[in-house]
Amino acid sequence: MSTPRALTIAGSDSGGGAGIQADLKTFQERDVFGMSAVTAITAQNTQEVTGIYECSEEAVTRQIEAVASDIGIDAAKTGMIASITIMKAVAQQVEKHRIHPLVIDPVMVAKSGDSLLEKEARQALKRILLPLAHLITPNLPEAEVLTGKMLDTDEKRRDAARHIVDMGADAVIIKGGHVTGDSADDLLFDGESFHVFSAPRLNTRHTHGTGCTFSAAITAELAKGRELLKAIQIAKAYITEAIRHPLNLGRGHGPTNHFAYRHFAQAEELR
Ligand SMILES: Nc1ncnc2c1ncn2[C@@H]1O[C@H](COP(=O)(O)OP(=O)(O)O)[C@@H](O)[C@H]1O
Ligand SMILES: Cc1ncc(COP(=O)(O)OP(=O)(O)O)c(N)n1
Repeated sequence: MSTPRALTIAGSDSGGGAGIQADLKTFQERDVFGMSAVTAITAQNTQEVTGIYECSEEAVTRQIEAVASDIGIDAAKTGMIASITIMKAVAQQVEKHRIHPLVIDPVMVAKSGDSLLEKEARQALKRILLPLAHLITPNLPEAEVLTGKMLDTDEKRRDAARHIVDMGADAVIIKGGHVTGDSADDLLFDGESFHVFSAPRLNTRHTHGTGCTFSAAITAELAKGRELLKAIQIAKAYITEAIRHPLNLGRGHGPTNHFAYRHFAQAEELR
């Protein structure tokens, strides 16, 4: 079997818990060869983002060109995109190289509260990137921005999921990290039916990079050729172990533990 190859198009997190760093760690842990196209460099730790340095359109384009034209890409994901200019460059490359399947994590705001996507780019994302998505993975506030509605009930979240697929994504999973309750339930709509991926809600402040890690794990499994539902089931088990066994780093929202499953996983599919 050839080595599965995955590309992340995202921002760099100097703190190592989110962004490109989380994605590459996750790809590696899932036995997938990871490649990157950096869209922005952030100076960031578990408490705050102290600087954002956007890459040029040319820099982003050339990184994607370089890997697509030589190494090849079995699956890709996007994370922090920073601006409309970068978003357009990414969309152009995805179309040019027919990069598929593409997982879009519509990163808008970090857990520290700092904005990672220009306000005006949030609506452009619907038009430019969303229609290219095999799967889009908004958290609750991101799903509210995409639909322009408050999603405070399960019924409203189901309507929102239908609405997001109508906008052009093949499938959407509205993540449950920001929903209150005893379980962290992620709601998938694949254009035909709904599926809920459930795990106990873990009482921890160490959730920096959960979204990046989850979407990277899905991407890694898709790169292996797995079906979407199976890929999400494995990714959910992976992120749950990563949250369950924190590394206790930093004074704020610490990173998840990307190698937890190696030491602790009960879940058969993570082996
Ligand atoms: N406290 C928690 N306990 C268990 N799972 C969680 C917790 N917080 C987030 N998750 C899970 O982590 C994944 C990422 O979700 P979320 O935190 O909502 O994304 P984001 O980092 O984009 O805000 C989802 O599978 C979600 O259910
Ligand atoms: C560079 C960079 N990219 C993305 C994020 C957001 O990551 P996410 O997985 O949504 O987790 P939180 O940071 O919101 O906990 C980031 N912080 N930095």
